[in-house]
Amino acid sequence: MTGTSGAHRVITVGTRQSSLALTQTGQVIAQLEEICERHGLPYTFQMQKIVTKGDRILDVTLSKVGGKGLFVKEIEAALMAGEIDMAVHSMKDMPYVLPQGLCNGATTKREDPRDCLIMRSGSSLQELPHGAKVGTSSLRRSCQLKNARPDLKLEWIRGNIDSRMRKLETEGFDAVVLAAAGLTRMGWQDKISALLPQDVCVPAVGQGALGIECREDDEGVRELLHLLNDADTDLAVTAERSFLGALNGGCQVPIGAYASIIGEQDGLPMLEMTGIVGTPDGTVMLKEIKCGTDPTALGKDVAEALKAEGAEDILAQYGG
Ligand SMILES: NCc1[nH]cc(CCC(=O)O)c1CC(=O)O
Repeated sequence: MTGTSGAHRVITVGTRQSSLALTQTGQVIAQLEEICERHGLPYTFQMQKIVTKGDRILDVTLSKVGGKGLFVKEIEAALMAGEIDMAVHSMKDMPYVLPQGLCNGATTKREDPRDCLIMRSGSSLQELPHGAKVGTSSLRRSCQLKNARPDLKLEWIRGNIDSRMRKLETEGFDAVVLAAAGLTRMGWQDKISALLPQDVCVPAVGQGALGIECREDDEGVRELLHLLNDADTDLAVTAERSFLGALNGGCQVPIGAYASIIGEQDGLPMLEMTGIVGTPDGTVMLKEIKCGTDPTALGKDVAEALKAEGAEDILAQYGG
């Protein structure tokens, strides 16, 4: 099982079975097949579906039942048991701490990181009528939308992106908020009514990128995934995840962050990062923007700056 030579190996790729997860995994496998072709690597791929606890309880607010970790526990157990060799995750659903023996083997090139509105009619946030009913299942999105438009009625919707879009019709929402990246990957970009600019809605940490989890000691898979990794996205996501880790916010606190490369300093890519922490009702929203070349330090800096401005109190009240 060496990386660049040796016998043929079938690599089993684990995935959740939502339509988004299946689509994303299929797209990653297609990219890996192309890489193998280009580099003459003797690998083929097969998909294995895994039902997670998060998929089984779709009727409860996620943050009430233990958060996003619910979507990855079973997948990580399958990785550690050797039943699968890699797992494709939306980076924003990847837990901050990975279990011993597992690592993120690749971060894929980020798609549009923004959130968007799917509206019953109209094409901008401004066009939503006074008091409009907007569906989301994210505290981060409801905090920022309430902050921008205190008149809006934010209501909770759970479910996969297909069922959330159906609820626009069946449950009388004026709009639902989703990540543009998920819709684009599904080929549904024409459903997007309005992209929310960053000054209205800072995305979730890692939004728009995928992470491929694998075993730390699986050299063949590590070498292969290294060829898929997008260094710029990886750097930006490292900063965002450092921010998340430094806040240690739990999932009851609205937190968002977005980093991107804006130039170069002393031969190193220069990152700019925006971080927000708010209250669930959107009455308080703290924002900080900083630059730096060390992604881990930058994430911590932005977190420290926000803590000094009052995020500490918000985290104490809603976190934990
Ligand atoms: N929590 C579900 C989830 N995980 C990743 C995406 C979108 C794709 C991405 O951010 O990469 C979605 C759906 C959504 O939030 O609209």
